[in-house]
Amino acid sequence: MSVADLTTSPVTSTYTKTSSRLHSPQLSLSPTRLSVHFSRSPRPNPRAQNFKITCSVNQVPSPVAVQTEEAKNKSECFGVFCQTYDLKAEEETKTWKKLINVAVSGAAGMISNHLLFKLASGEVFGPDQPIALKLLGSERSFQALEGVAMELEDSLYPLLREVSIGINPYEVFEDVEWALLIGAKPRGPGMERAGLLDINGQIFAEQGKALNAVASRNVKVIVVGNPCNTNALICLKNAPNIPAKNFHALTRLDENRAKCQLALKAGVFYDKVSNMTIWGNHSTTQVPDFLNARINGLPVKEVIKDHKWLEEEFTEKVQKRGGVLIQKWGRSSAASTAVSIADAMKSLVTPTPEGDWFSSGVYTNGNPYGIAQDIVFSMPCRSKGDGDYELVKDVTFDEYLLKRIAKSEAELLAEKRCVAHLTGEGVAFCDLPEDTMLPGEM
Ligand SMILES: NC(=O)C1=CN([C@@H]2O[C@H](COP(=O)(O)OP(=O)(O)OC[C@H]3O[C@@H](n4cnc5c(N)ncnc54)[C@H](OP(=O)(O)O)[C@@H]3O)[C@@H](O)[C@H]2O)C=CC1
Ligand SMILES: O=C([O-])CC(=O)C(=O)O
Repeated sequence: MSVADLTTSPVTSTYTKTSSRLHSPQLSLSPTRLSVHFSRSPRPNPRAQNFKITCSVNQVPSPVAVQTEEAKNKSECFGVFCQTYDLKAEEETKTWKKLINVAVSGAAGMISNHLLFKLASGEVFGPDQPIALKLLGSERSFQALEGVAMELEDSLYPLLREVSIGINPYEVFEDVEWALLIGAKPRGPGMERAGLLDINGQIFAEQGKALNAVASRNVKVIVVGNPCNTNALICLKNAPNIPAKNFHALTRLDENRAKCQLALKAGVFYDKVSNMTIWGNHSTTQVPDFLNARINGLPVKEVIKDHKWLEEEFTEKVQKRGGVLIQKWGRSSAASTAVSIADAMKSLVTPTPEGDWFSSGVYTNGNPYGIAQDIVFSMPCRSKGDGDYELVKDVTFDEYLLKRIAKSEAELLAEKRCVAHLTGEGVAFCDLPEDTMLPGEM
């Protein structure tokens, strides 16, 4: 059956994809108006392959996403995103790149509410990169997830070609090239950190297994949900078929916060601050490195002479920025976290400017700094823009820096012992340092 045949049975007909282009010289309405486009997705879209068009020729067909229990478990295309399309058929889209699949967990949460719209706008991947957003929620959040998808529909982003929602990571993560793992249980009053590690660790163990089973073999994973370093470790340990190097714990927000504080103190705008490393855990033991950072190309210590401020106030300000913000705002950083996730992604898909670097929590095996193997630790990275990165070698250390790094390292090693049952390394033993805290917990 061809599109032209639709004109002969305009009221109800079953349409099956037979061609990769629309040809409709006899058609009384334009293909755009008809809104039937062909998907170039490598996987068939079940709705696009064989759905019922129950409209007259003057109406836009709408295969409405009616969510049944079965659908919820399946990761279904949502609303207008169930329409098929053919990028090659349109003049302005035919030079676009191949669609990429981006999964986001905790997609109905506060951070995602900012991030999804940044991704859909093209800010991260560029103006010729169409994307599919695959939103992972839960029974608890499913309605909210539909609300998020509705807002994405209403935003009419040209680059956003597909949106699907689901609660099963094995469905949602299928073929994804990026997985942004944001969803995690917040630490409630009176909850032990060991309890938080266990509850969230289970989420990340399951998601690691799902990525291992169904994601692209070169998927890039950014873990945001806290405690993000150890969650990232759990995730990568449960995904042995994906390179450990592909897993990141988000410390870019800390880097951005540190740049801002240095700029403020030096009386310059923050674009003058470069080479900012955050070492260690995304916690209050993190180490914002003012020894190697630069302001206007000069070592920070040459520009900011108040070294006591650097060692005490600056360091603590960055470590506890999240908590101060919660006190003011009443909720944890969401917009700036979303910005920092976009920054972290951009840093992997665009070449790092000459001489500069960025921070990310990455797997320590083979690191040149003598940091313990087999943990996820924030370190300085450079990228050629191909999604991969290398650790920066030309950094210097002094006694202060090494001592602080060792403290964060000890904390992460303790967290690792505490989740041994989730990384396949035996029986867990929790001896977490007393002062182990998330940035938002102070
Ligand atoms: N690394 C970093 O720099 C930062 C990390 N964070 C962390 O990011 C995470 C998300 O933050 P944010 O978006 O503000 O949080 P929200 O509370 O708005 O959303 C979190 C999502 O987590 C999911 N979730 C998973 N398990 C549970 C559970 N047991 N109880 C409740 N919700 C659960 C929920 O989605 P669903 O029901 O769909 O699973 C929820 O929508 C948090 O862990 C936070 O600490 C925050 C700021 C900075
Ligand atoms: O502690 C939290 O949940 C929030 C957080 O990570 C931050 O603000 O850096």
